[in-house]
Amino acid sequence: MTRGFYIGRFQPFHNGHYSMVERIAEDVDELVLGIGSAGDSHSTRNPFTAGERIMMITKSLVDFDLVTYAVPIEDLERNSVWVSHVQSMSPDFDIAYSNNPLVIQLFHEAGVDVRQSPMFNREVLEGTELRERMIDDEDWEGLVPDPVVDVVEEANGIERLQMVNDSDSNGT
Ligand SMILES: Nc1ncnc2c1ncn2[C@@H]1O[C@H](COP(=O)(O)OP(=O)(O)OP(=O)(O)O)[C@@H](O)[C@H]1O
Ligand SMILES: NC(=O)c1ccc[n+]([C@@H]2O[C@H](COP(=O)(O)O)[C@@H](O)[C@H]2O)c1
Repeated sequence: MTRGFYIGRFQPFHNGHYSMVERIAEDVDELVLGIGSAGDSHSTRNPFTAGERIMMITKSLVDFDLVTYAVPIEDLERNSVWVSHVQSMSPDFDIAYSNNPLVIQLFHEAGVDVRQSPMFNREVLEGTELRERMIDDEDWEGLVPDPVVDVVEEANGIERLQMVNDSDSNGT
C-alpha cells in the first residue's frame, strides 16, 4: 500500500490540479491533499477558506478509485521546520508530489521522496489566471471541475473576490 501527499493552495482547485491527481493515482493507493496556507482567505491571492477548498477537492475527486484525505496545513514563519509541521498534521505518506521548487527543496532536504509531474496546459491552468478571469467576469468555468463551479457559487465567491481585490488594490 502506497500513500502520496500533494500540497497546494488550490485557490481554486482547477483542471491542472485534477490532471495531476490523475497522474499521481497511477502510483499510489491513497492520497493526502494538503490544503496549503490554510489560515488564509478573503484576499486576492487566497480568496477561498480551507473549508471551501476542502469541498472543491472532495466533490471533484468523488468518482476517483482512490482513497483521499484533505488536510489543512497552516503556514509557518520557519521553512526549516515546515516538513515536520506537515508530517505532524498529515496521515503518514511515502511520496510527496509538487511542482513548487521551494516545496521540492524542503522535502528533499528532509529526506522525503519527492516527485514532480509535467505541467498540464499551464498557459490557462494556473490559479492566478483563473482569479484574474473571475475578477474580470471572463470565462473560467470551463477550466475547473464542475463541482468547483457550484462551490464558488455557494460561497458567493466571485462577488467576494471582486470585493477583496478592490480593497487589496486600494491598500485598505
Ligand atoms: N496546470 C498544472 N499542471 C500541473 N501541475 C500544476 C498545474 N497548476 C498547478 N500545478 C501544481 O499544483 C501545485 C499546487 O498549485 P497551486 O495551488 O499553487 O496552483 P497554481 O495554479 O500554481 O496557482 P497560483 O497561480 O495561485 O500560484 C503546485 O505544485 C503547482 O506547481
Ligand atoms: N514555511 C512555510 O509555511 C511553507 C514553506 C513551504 C511551503 N508552504 C506552503 O505550501 C503550499 C505550497 O503550495 P503551492 O505549490 O500551491 O504554492 C503553500 O500554501 C505555501 O505557503 C509553506
